[in-house]
Amino acid sequence: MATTPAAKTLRWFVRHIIHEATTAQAFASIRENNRSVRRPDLTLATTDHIVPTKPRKHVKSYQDYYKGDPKAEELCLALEKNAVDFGMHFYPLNDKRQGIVHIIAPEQGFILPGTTCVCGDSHTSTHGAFGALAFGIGTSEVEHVLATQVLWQKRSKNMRISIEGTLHESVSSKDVILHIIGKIGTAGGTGCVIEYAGSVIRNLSMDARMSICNMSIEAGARAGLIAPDNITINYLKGLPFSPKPGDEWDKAENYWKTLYSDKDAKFDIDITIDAQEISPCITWGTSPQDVVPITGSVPYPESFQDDPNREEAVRRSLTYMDLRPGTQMEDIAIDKVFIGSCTNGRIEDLRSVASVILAAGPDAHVSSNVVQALIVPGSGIVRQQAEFEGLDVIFERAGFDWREAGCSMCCGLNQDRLKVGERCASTSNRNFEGRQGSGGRTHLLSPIMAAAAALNGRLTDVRKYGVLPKLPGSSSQTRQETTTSTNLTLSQRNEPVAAENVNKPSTPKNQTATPETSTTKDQLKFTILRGIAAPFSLENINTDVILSVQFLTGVKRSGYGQYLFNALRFSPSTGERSDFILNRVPFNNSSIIVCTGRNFGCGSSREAAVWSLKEFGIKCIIAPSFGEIFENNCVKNGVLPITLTLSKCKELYTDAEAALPLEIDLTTSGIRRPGSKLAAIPFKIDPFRQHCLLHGLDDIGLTIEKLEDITLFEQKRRSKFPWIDNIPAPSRTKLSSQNTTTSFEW
Ligand SMILES: CC(C)[C@H](C(=O)O)[C@@H](O)C(=O)O
Ligand code: SF4
Repeated sequence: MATTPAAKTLRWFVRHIIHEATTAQAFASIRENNRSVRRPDLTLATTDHIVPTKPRKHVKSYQDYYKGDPKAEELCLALEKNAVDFGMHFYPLNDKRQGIVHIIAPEQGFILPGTTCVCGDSHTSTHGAFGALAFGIGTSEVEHVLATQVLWQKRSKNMRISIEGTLHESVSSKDVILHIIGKIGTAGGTGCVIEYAGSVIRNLSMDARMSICNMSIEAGARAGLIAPDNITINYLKGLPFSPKPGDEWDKAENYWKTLYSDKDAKFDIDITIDAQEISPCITWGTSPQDVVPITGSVPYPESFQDDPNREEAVRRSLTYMDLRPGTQMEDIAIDKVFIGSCTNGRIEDLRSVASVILAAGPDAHVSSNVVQALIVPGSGIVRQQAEFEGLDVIFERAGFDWREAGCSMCCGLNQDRLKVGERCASTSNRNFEGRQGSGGRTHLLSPIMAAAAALNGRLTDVRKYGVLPKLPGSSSQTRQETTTSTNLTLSQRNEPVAAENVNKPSTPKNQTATPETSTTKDQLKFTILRGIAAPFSLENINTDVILSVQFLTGVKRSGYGQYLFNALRFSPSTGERSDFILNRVPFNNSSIIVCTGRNFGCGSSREAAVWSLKEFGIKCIIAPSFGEIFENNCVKNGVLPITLTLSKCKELYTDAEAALPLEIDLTTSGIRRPGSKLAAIPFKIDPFRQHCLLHGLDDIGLTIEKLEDITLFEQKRRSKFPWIDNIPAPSRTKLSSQNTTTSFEW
C-alpha cells in the first residue's frame, strides 16, 4: 500500500458533546467494528433536537411522553442506551441539566478557555465565546472522535471582526451578529475562524457572547471565538466541571489570561464595524444574510442586478416568503412567535423578553392574530432560574406558552413546527426554506424584537416601548449562584462511577451488529467517474434544503435518497412533482452537480445530506466554494467535492446544460470533457484526502494506529495543564426509558 501523505495534523479534542440527531449511526459503526469509546469521561450527551417540549411534570412514563412520535422515542432511546453503555456524562429528560447541547455544556463549565471542542452540530461555534476552538463535525467525524478523541485537521484562515463604540439602546448581541452577517454575507467567513473583538464585545456578558459566536456558522465560518477575560473567568467560577478552587484554579486562571491575540497580530481578513451603525434588525428572506433594519423595507430584486445569482436567489426568496418588494418590515403580520434556541434560549434572553412585556404595561397580551407564541428555555436550569425569578408568571399572564427545554421550533424536527404558509418571528438562527416546518416562513430577530412582535401581531420596532426596565438578577453571577444552590450538582444527582472504570476504553456488552450503518471500502473509493452533470446556479445551497430536517429521524446511513431536495422536487402543499432539475430527464440520472453559486452545502452539519445525495447517485460536486463541514462529510462518504474558480464552473455549467458527459479523474486530478478538444481542467485536492479517496481508506483505522502517540500527547498536555481533563467522573445514570411506572423525578 502507498504511504499516507501527512498533509494534515491530528488535533486532540478535550471536549466532545453529543446529541441524538447525529450520533446513532456513529455508535452503530463503533459497535459493529468492535471499537470502543476512547474518552467517555470527556464526552457529554443529552437529548435536545427531537424531544417534545410539552410539560413534563405529571408525565407517568417515558413512553407516554413520546406517544405519537415513535421516531423521537427510537432516536432518544438509542442515544440514552449508547451514552449509558459507554459510560459518558449524560443528562436524560428527567434531569434538570438536560437541554440544548450548546446551552447545557457551558452551564456546567464543560467548556474552558484554550480547549478544543467538537460536536456533531454546526452551532458548536457557540463555545468559542469561552476562548475555546469549537466547531461542528459530521457523523463520521463523531465516530472518529468517539474512537480516538482526535481528528485530522488543517489550519483555518484568521478573520477578525471588531465592533467599536457603544451600541444604541435596544440593540442586542443578536442585532450585532445579524448585522455582521448582513454585511459580510453567509459565505463571508468561509474557511476562517473569526475572532470577535472590540469594545462592544468586551462589554458583553457571556450569554450575549455565546449568541454571537453561535451564529459564526451562518457567516460561513466554522468557528468564532472571543478572548477570555474577567467576565469569562467569573462565569466559570464554581461550575461543576471548572477547575477545582485553589492551586488548580489559579494555574488555569493565569493561563487563560494569556489567551489573547497580540496587539500587532496580522489577520487574513480584518474588519471594523462602528457600533453606531447597528440598529435592531430583522431578516426578510431565506438566508441569514437577508438583513434590514426594522425600519427598512423588503428589497427589490433589481437592486442586486450586479450579481445575477443573488438576484435570482432574492426573487426566489420573495416568492417563498410571499413578500412584495417595497413593503415596510413593520407592516408584515405574523402568525407565530418562537423565543428560544441555542442562539437565544438563555436566561438573559428570557429576562429581556419579560422586560418588554413589563414595559408594554399591565394589560400587555399576545396579539389575537398570533396563534402561538412559544417561549422555550434552552435548558432545565434556565427554566428553573426563570421560574425562580418569576418570569414564567409574566410570560403566561401575557399569553405566551411556557415550555420545557429543547430545540423546539428552531428546526422543526419535533412536534413544534410551522404549518405551510405560516409566518414566524423567531429568535433562532436559520431562516432557510422549510427550516421551521415545511412551507413555513421565518423572520430572524432578537428576543426583545420577538416579544414586541408577539404583542403587536406584526414585526415591530421594539424601541416604541422606550427604555426597557432592567430586571433584577440580571448579572450572570446571580444565575450561577442560583444554579449551584439547587440540589442538582453532579455528585448529588447520580452515583459516582468506580475510579477504575474511568479513562479506560470501554466496550459495552450486547454488541449489536447493524450492517447498514458502516460504509465499506468500495463505497468510499473514488478513482474515475464518468457521467452527466446537473447544472445548479443558486448560491448558499444549504443542507436543510438538500435534506430537510424532518427526515433526520433515521438511525441508519441509508434511506435518504428519496428525500433529496424534497421541498424543491415536490410541492410542500400538494406533494406534486415539480420541474426541478433533478426531476427532469436526463438530469434525473446525473452523477455530478456543477454549481455556479458559492457556499454549496452551507449550514447544518447533517451528514445525511451527503448520504441522500450519494443514494440519489451524485458522486461529485463542483462549485466555487463549499460549506466546510459539508465538504468533510463528502470526503468521508466517497463523494468528491471539487472547488474551481467561478469562470471554470461557468464553463462546465454550459456543458452540463447541454447534458455533455464529464470525466472526473482523481488519479490525475483533472476533469476531462470526452469528445471535446478542450484541455482537461485541473483541480486541487489535499493529498491526504486524495489518498483516502483513491484507496477507499477508513481514516479511523489510520488514526487508531497512532493511539500510542495520542496517549503520550495527552500525558504531556495533562502535566502542563492539569485541569483540562481532571473533571468529575461520569455518573451512572438510570435510563429515563426504564422509568416506566413512577413519574418523572423533578
Ligand atoms: C441536527 C444538526 C446536524 C443541525 C446542525 O448541525 O446545525 C441542527 O442543530 C441544526 O440547527 O440544523
Ligand atoms: S440551531 Fe436549533 S436545532 Fe440546531 S442545535 Fe441550535 S437550537 Fe438545536
